[in-house]
Amino acid sequence: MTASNEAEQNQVGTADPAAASSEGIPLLPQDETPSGSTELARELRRLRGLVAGSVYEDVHDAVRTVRELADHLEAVGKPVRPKDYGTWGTPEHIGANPAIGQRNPVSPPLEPVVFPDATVRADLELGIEYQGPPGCVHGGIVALLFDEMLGLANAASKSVGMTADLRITYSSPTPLYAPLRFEARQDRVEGRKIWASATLHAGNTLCASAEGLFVEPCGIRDHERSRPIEG
Ligand SMILES: CCCCCCCCCCCCCCCC(=O)SCCNC(=O)CCNC(=O)[C@H](O)C(C)(C)COP(=O)(O)OP(=O)(O)OC[C@H]1O[C@@H](n2cnc3c(N)ncnc32)[C@H](O)[C@@H]1OP(=O)(O)O
Repeated sequence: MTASNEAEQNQVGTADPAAASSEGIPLLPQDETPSGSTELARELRRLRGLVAGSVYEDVHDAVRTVRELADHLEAVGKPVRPKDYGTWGTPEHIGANPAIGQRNPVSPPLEPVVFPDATVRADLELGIEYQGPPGCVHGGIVALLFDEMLGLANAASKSVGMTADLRITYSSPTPLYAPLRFEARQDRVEGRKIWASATLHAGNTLCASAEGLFVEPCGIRDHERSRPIEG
């Protein structure tokens, strides 16, 4: 086995995308939460990859440890319920998001950057916990990430919209453990209707493309549209 094959074999879970995007301006705040929740989610992402991506002889000790941890967090945490979410883009809203949420171990997380023309880009690698076909990213995960990227492209253009129609063309399998690049942009706005489109590439290969229609919810206040995303 070559050194690079060995590294590939030993790779478990999704790579930390922290250093992925070296261009553009981060669209979301990068701050660690003072409470340590961001770090906790990062360690749980590692665990998620290890559990989904390895087989073990005996993990009963680990089960007890994790159960104690869950009992502890349940006892000391203050649940954030959806009804508490006052506005779009607040830390409470974004932190639990399954695609970009820094507090959510399910999220890769995407770390989008925005360019002067309001194009939004995210570079990442996805590990085995996102597998659909053998060695490939699950199509539903691709759809989730497209939906988020389109929503972020709208946010970068100061719009907020609910997904009304999302069309995805899967052109080529999306490989696991390969550098992936999402790019999204808002195409046009007519009244409350917003159109946005996006692509997903692995290297030079187009894996999938997406087109979405978003509808601005009635009653979004004007100041919400141009408010920066807080967390
Ligand atoms: C910048 C500040 C901070 C921002 C911070 C950002 C946070 C960071 C980003 C987070 C990003 C999250 C990205 C995830 C986004 C989701 O996950 S959204 C969840 C999934 N989507 C849903 O649950 C939507 C469910 N559907 C609905 O709620 C309603 O059907 C809708 C979409 C709001 C539309 O309802 P409505 O407001 O009553 O609108 P309605 O009058 O029926 O239609 C308006 C127009 O849209 C058309 N339309 C409506 N639906 C459709 C459709 N399916 N197909 C075609 N046309 C349609 C109508 O024909 C009508 O057209 P016109 O007659 O005006 O030409």
